[in-house]
Amino acid sequence: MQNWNQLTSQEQVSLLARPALADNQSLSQAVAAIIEQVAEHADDALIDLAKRFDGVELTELRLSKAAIEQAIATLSNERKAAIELAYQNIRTFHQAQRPQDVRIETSPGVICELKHQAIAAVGLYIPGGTAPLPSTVLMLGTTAQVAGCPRKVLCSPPNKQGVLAAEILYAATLCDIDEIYLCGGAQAIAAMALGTQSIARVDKIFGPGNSYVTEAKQQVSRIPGGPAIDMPAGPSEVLVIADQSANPDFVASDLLSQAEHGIDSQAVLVSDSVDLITAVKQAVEQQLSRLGRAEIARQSMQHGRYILTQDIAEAVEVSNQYGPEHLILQMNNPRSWLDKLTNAGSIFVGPWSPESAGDYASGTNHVLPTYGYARNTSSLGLLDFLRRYTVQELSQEGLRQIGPAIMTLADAEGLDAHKQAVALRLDALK
Ligand SMILES: NC(=O)c1ccc[n+]([C@@H]2O[C@H](COP(=O)([O-])OP(=O)(O)OC[C@H]3O[C@@H](n4cnc5c(N)ncnc54)[C@H](O)[C@@H]3O)[C@@H](O)[C@H]2O)c1
Ligand SMILES: N[C@H](CO)Cc1c[nH]c[nH+]1
Ligand SMILES: [Zn+2]
Repeated sequence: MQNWNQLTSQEQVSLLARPALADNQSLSQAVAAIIEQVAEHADDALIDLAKRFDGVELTELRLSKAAIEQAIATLSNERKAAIELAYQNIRTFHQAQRPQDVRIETSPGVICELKHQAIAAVGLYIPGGTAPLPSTVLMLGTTAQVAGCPRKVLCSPPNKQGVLAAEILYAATLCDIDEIYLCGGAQAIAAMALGTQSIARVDKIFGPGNSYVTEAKQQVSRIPGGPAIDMPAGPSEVLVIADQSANPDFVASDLLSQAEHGIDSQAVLVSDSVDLITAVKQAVEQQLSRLGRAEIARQSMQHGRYILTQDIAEAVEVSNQYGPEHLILQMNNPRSWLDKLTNAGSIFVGPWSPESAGDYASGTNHVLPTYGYARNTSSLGLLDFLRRYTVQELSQEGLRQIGPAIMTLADAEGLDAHKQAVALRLDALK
């Protein structure tokens, strides 16, 4: 346990540092080499890299309709019903986010419009290295479907049998996704960005992933004319603010539910109560032993943090400095603190709002900014799947109204052709 007030500001910064990722330079070189391999050898590279990283010999990259149907037939009704419930809630929340178009007359005869259109081709990356994530299919696929994106491409690494989990395929089917490729890691991002014989390129790439995936997204977004990306969504993280009134078992379960994602996940507890921190530490130990992924969670908890503050106001400052992907509030009157919390991807209010609710089924999106990017990056939503553009139409009266000002401004900038484009028209109106 670290007492926040006894640390220098430098020590406070170090305490809130994210776990070190693989050496940045070697990571970026490895990813650049994979992107180059895909650029040169296209499908052959994808098949080769699937063998190297996923341990499978693929003959086809695209899953056939028959293979998808065959896999879905093995799924229990209970799993299908759970996926459907989550799908409906995500749909409801994202449908409510549809933005308003704007049409306004800014000067007499000058009409300006703001319109929204679904992005034509979107690439959805579904992580699958350590655990297949059908919930991520729902988060990305439902949102793309609600936005009305005409082409939706799904890439995910094949399992050892050379297929994808039936749950992933069922979720994809609900979201009207039938272009599904057995392709993971940086090579999947490169394929969706550059195009190969099997996978036509897309306009924007979405989805979380490990450090290779995240680095690849950043690299392809810098290719001139390359795809846009959603955000750098890396290893999961959670910060819990809790006071003496919190249930230590609840708090421990929220910390562990992020820790079990991967050894580079981070779980942070900030509290003004020594007793609560002590009880949570004990609960973490007890619960760890019951987890299927105990070893991963244990390693991740090694860079977990237990931070003691003098009061909840100071805990809020710590959270704002850290900028967590998920922020859980388990203290008295949690709602009263909402306006003071400036930098969190998604906030879970009160004891009955576990992080798992947002991960799976409440309706909010679980693709969220990590590494502190919450301070300037939004959680994923419908707007990310839409492009915004403007339309304008000036009548003769409109051009007469604003033409002189345009000509004066063009003069000021020394751009004669701009001035002429107005002057010619105004002359024609005389
Ligand atoms: N922030 C979010 O919204 C969010 C949501 C869900 C999951 N996540 C995170 O996504 C991540 C998923 O990671 P994952 O590994 O399970 O799956 P993944 O699909 O992201 O990565 C697996 C792929 O990584 C590639 N790879 C593995 N080792 C490699 C190496 N040495 N060199 C080059 N490529 C290599 C392989 O191609 C493999 O198929 C986790 O960190 C999890 O916390 C984040
Ligand atoms: N917590 C993850 C986002 O950081 C999302 C997820 C998927 N499945 C379970 N959890
Ligand atoms: Zn999770």
